[in-house]
Amino acid sequence: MSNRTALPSWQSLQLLAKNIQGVHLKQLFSDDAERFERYSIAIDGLLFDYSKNLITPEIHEQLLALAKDVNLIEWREKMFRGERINFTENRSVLHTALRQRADNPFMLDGENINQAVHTELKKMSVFVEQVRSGAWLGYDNQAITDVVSIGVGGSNLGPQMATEALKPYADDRLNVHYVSNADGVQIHQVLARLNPATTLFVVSSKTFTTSETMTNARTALAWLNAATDVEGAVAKHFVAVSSNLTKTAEFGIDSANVFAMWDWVGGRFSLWSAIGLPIALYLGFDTFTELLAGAADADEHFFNTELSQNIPVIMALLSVWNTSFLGAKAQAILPYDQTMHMLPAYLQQAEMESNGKSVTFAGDSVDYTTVPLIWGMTGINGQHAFYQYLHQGTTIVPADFIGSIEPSVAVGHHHQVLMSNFFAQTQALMNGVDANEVRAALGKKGLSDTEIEQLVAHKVHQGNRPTTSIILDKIDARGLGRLIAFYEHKIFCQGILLEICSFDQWGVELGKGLASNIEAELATNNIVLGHDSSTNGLVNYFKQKRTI
Ligand SMILES: O=P(O)(O)OC[C@H]1O[C@](O)(CO)[C@@H](O)[C@@H]1O
Repeated sequence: MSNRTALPSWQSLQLLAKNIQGVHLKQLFSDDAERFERYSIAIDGLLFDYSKNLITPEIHEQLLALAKDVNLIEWREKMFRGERINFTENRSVLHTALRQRADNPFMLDGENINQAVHTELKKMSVFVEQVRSGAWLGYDNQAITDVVSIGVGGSNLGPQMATEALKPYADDRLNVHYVSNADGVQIHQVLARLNPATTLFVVSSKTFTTSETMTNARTALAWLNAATDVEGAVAKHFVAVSSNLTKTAEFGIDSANVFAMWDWVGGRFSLWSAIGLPIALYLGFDTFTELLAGAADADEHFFNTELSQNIPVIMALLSVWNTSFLGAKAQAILPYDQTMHMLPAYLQQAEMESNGKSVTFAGDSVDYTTVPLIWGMTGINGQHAFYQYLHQGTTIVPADFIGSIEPSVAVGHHHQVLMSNFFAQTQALMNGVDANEVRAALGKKGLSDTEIEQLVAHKVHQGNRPTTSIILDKIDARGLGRLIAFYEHKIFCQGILLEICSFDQWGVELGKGLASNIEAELATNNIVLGHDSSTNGLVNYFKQKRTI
């Protein structure tokens, strides 16, 4: 028995999970007229409704008891104080420090990191203004028109997701493009449309050693060098965001053009740092500041709200309830907003790279399921793709529905169409349709009894599928900042509840190391024999058939 499963609250929840089998959400709603009020939280700018989850007052109470039993509040304080809670990498976890106000000194290892953060923000704002105003000139004295952000994982997903989400607020000063994949087709397609004299590259890599990013950065450098031999061109067209000044210097980037990253910010939590530079270049520094302010609102809520009203705490408890106790294997993220189309991919990395693990703090194997597979797509499009599976598949997939009161861009009655689907889907997933309702509906259409009985089983929807609804006032910079920071805190709480070290990613390192060995093997045509027979076979097949 692990630390977690031995807890009294864990054991009570196991029992409650057994007892809730066969209970229908529809019943819980008809038994309690106050259910929505009881299980929803409204704060400035956002409503969080978790009443369509399979919980009762007793389950709710035991979930909160679990949060207490695992000392969630103490862990929250430890994180905030800068204790090295990322203990496998011996690092503090202080992405919250990136969005604190300037007048809040915070000492870490003898350094006022608040001051360091604000010095960097100032440097970013000056640079953003220079580029956006046209004062920053390229090698032949033309202003910059296009920014190409090169990075991968946490150095790409956050900025690209936010750029997409906030596109309706962009002016036409600059275009921004993202290149993340080592597949050359991506950078080829981006560069084919650009003019080297007016293009600025932002190379974002905390380590400045990530193979995909360095491969793309070298291709970008060669493209620039092929266009000009003007001395000092690189300094005018390349900036970096990194904590590795040695590597940025080796690459040839002027140290004045390097924006800092710190080891106490994890890649997947870094969009608030200079990793967010492409967002600021595209949308202006004021919008970036609003994004930070939204995240600071969420921090304030997370750090100062009692557990029962604390949105990220409840989000984490629901995830643990649905996954570790009720057996859900997946979690859908369904934004009803086209601009949020990258949110599922962003949250995939944030949650799965953080908590997709199977040992406890002490390194023992867990005896419970940790986090679900995160996937999703924007509504309404997903409705015409995989919702069939959500409604009638054999696996129950809890889903987060995310929408807004006001659309980012108002076009006719589109927003009503969109949001009516949002509400209808959560209702349908909860209620379902039973056999009697199907019979009655088909009877009204005039079908014979035989025809009806042939169809009934196919048209029954069991319902009882849990959903959580998050409605923002608007998907603007402040709202997005709040939403993302809530998910970040949810992930932290999940890690503590499940006794998972959320801030390392050793599972990603293994493949990286192997790929670099195989890359060296692909550089020659020699037959490879050193791997297992499948890997040898695949590598040799590739080498024998390639023509370039
Ligand atoms: O910023 P870097 O050092 O290039 O790393 C990129 C990404 O690679 C990972 O280590 C693994 O995907 C992420 O955690 C990180 O965000």
